[in-house]
Amino acid sequence: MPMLKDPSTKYPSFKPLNLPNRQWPSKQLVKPPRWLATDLRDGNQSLVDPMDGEQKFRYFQMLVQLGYKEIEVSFPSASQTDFDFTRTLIETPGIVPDDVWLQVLSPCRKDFIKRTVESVKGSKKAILHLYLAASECFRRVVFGFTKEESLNLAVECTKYARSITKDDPTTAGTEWIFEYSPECFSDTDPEYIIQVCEAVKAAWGPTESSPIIFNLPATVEMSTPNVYADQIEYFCTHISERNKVCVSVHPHNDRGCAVAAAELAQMAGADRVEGVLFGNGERTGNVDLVTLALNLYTQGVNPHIDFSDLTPVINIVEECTKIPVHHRAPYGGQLVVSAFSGSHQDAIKKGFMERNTKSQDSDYLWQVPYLPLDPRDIGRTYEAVIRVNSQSGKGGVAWVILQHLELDLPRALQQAFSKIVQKEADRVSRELAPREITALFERTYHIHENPKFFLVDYHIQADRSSSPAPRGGKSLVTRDLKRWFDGVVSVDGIEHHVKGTGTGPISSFANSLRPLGVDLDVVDYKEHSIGRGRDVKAATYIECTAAGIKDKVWGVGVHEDVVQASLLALLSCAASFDEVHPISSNGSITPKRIKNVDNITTKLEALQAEPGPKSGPDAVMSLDSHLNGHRASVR
Ligand SMILES: CC(=O)SCCNC(=O)CCNC(=O)[C@H](O)C(C)(C)COP(=O)(O)OP(=O)(O)OC[C@H]1O[C@@H](n2cnc3c(N)ncnc32)[C@H](O)[C@@H]1OP(=O)(O)O
Ligand SMILES: CC(C)C(=O)C(=O)O
Repeated sequence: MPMLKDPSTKYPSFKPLNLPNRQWPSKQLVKPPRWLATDLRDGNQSLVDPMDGEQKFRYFQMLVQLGYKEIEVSFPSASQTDFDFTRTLIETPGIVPDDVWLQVLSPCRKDFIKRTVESVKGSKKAILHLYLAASECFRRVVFGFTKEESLNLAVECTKYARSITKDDPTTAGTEWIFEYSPECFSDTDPEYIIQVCEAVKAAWGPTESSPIIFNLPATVEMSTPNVYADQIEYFCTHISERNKVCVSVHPHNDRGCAVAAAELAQMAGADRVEGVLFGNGERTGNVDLVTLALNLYTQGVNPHIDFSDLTPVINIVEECTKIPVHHRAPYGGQLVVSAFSGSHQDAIKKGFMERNTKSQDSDYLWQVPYLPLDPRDIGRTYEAVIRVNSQSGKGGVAWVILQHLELDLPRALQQAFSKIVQKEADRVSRELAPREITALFERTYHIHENPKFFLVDYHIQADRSSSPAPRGGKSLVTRDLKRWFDGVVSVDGIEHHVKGTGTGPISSFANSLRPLGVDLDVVDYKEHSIGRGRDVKAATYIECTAAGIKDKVWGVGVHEDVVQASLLALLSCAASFDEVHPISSNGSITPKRIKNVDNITTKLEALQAEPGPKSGPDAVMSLDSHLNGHRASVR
């Protein structure tokens, strides 16, 4: 049968509770609830292969480490594995901390209750949890019970449980809490729920210091979360001796609203939440405890559960349940702190930049676009935040280069390289890993190896004759001196002695290359340092045009010596031009410019004939003054 045209003939809408004076909508969550982790019971009972004792043991230790103080460890009457596991916990010294409660579940059957109590004998703190369905549907379909029969069984089992626990002197070493779950609470007449719980409460006899837990499950989620919140508020305001009652919720996720239901239920008065890490559990699962805790955290409330290192938690959960955590699961999903799309990456990168410049204070309020949580708080690195595929833009690519090579690319270079990356991502039709992007960058800009040019040796001098020293001892740096470059450049393995002058080191080097047929004009220049202290390096970015060629290219140079970084950047440009417009060893791409070089060479030779500074402070400029020279020379 296809889907019905009128589904209301099969699926009547849920009749909400009439609660006109509800208070919960104006409440806020300002503290964490009492948490109960039922991974080893409700989570376990829904697995294809339930956990063995060893897996349960490992999982239990992780829950304790995370900070859970109430852990439902088993359904001991169901299987020997569960019974034995519970015994192992109790009998292994040092495994259950003194402040941790072991919770065990039993149906309302005396033989099962007896066995369940036996399983926790000797424990310091135990929560005995009984359940019995209360809804009309379950009473009719599953049990064939009237309301009264169902209530009577609940009371009878509670009295029996009491007689073999807190009323039994042989169990005096155990501190007992009793929990009762009217199963299918959210599908049950609320007045009847109150009736049953009042009767159970009277049978158990809670005190203010040892309250009874009424766990009110959305066994199957059937309505919008606001309806569940109304039901919880109704219970909280109608149950007597509220101070002797802990109201617990146990939302399932059939409609995908379990997290919202748990949060609204707390606003409605619930004190405690039962759930499972990453929401494993029957059908669509239990409420996800990771999401609940981190939702509180990102609202400034400490959940008292420590997810500082979420990855090992995910690993253990996946290994024990054989269910992978969805890549888009809130907080834990592998992809939830990653952005592939260009505009997201750009915004995230800007958010990080602002954060870096504004404050280093750890209490600086988190405001990074698209990231509700600082990935580092849950043990994730910023590296994984930005990932690159064909949907990515320059911001994302620049981020990867910054993170992995510490190169802060100028905007125009970002644009140029991003096109290359996009082409490559399109070509391979998949994400490019950071190491692929950095390799592509290093190859494109000849960072480690220039395929054609090699700077063998060089010497740059200031030409004092180009600007006479003013009287009155003005410093050399302020004089507008030309530089002359004299060096050896290898082209395709053949060494050439080159010379040139210019207004700075870059232009003098550029001019020296012209006789080799390399005629470059610098149109943009940027530089920055990498690292600090003794290991500091310089990164230089130069954009050039070549005479007769329309395209501009970027060159990148990285070196401990700031001047050499610039020279390498220029050779990086030269090699890029050569890749598109090969330069022959004796040919030229611009005969016109070669003429200029003749002039330069003539002038250089004339300069060399003059007695000029060959060494000493006048001859070798400081790095800073070299840089000043660069900047002055860049158009
Ligand atoms: C909402 C929840 O998650 S509740 C927890 C559910 N978890 C589990 O069921 C896991 C462990 N369960 C088991 O191992 C088994 O079902 C057992 C051991 C509890 C019972 O096994 P069996 O005796 O073979 O019964 P079976 O599983 O076939 O059916 C359940 C029986 O318990 C009854 N029952 C169901 N819930 C309850 C309850 N809360 N209290 C008393 N009896 C109940 C059913 O009516 C049915 O009785 P029937 O056989 O007279 O018709
Ligand atoms: C035993 C109860 C709490 C339960 O698991 C449910 O109703 O989902």
